[in-house]
Amino acid sequence: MTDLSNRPALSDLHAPTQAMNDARLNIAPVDRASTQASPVKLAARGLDFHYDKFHALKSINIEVPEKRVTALIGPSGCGKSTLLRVFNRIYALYPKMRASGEVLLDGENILDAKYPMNRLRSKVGMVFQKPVPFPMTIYENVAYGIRHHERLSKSDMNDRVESALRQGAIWDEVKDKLGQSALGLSGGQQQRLCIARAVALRPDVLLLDEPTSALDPISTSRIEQLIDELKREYTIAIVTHNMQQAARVSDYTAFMYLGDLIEHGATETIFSNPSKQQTEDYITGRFG
Ligand SMILES: Nc1ncnc2c1ncn2[C@@H]1O[C@H](COP(=O)(O)OP(=O)(O)OP(=O)(O)O)[C@@H](O)[C@H]1O
Repeated sequence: MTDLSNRPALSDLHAPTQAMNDARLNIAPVDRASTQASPVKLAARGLDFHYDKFHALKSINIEVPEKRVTALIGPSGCGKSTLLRVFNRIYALYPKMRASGEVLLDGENILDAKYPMNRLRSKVGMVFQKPVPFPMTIYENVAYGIRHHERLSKSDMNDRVESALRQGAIWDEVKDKLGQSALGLSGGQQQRLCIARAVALRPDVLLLDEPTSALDPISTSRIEQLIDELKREYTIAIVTHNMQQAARVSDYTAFMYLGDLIEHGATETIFSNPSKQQTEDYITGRFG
């Protein structure tokens, strides 16, 4: 098991290189506290994944620290979304897809058929690239999932819906129209509603698959701020194509290429001093 406390500290990095990278990527200074050692929440060990005969993930080993943001980056088709989907076993819905190895959530292997799907769904929430609100009211979008897992009184449900919408940073915009259809919200609002819907189940882990790629810059910035707030309570893994976004929002970054995990470490290290040439070529835009 990697000891995250051994990661290089910011002070160990070559300062001019860091500053140059920050300037080039236009990123905010990294919060030192965010890369202090944190327990491992989720880990893949020797994880392989096949779409029928296609070997999409090759012996992946990765640790996702608790209450931190881990970004998965890499060129199109490298396996980022596949890895995210294995983290909540969505693939199990489809025939001819199989995973082997282990994915440990709090030390328990979620790939084990005996691991209850209900428990997994309540512990691991997922938000997709395109916001997909249910065709129901804003209130029901949040309450619907909660009802599947818990029986709450009307007033407890109201409180839970409000708190989820506040966590999704959308409460102020919708509090006077909770009974209206969620389909009338803007794309950015719909995505924040989807985040609220995911956090309403009080998961431990949030998986975000390119959550801002369909959004305008202002909505993107709101969601990035939201991610920064949510990591106080949740362990977050995010797939993104946007290097600036990975650098801005994540504490750890994993670079993938053709189904392999090439390099994984503190975001400031990956962006300023990667150890693999392929990582450097990718983050500097030489390929991908
Ligand atoms: N349902 C599927 N059936 C067969 N192959 C698939 C399926 N989904 C993905 N793949 C293949 O698995 C590989 C990894 O796909 P994945 O979507 O995980 O990549 P990605 O890194 O997320 O790409 P992108 O950045 O373009 O979304 C690709 O070669 C893709 O063609």
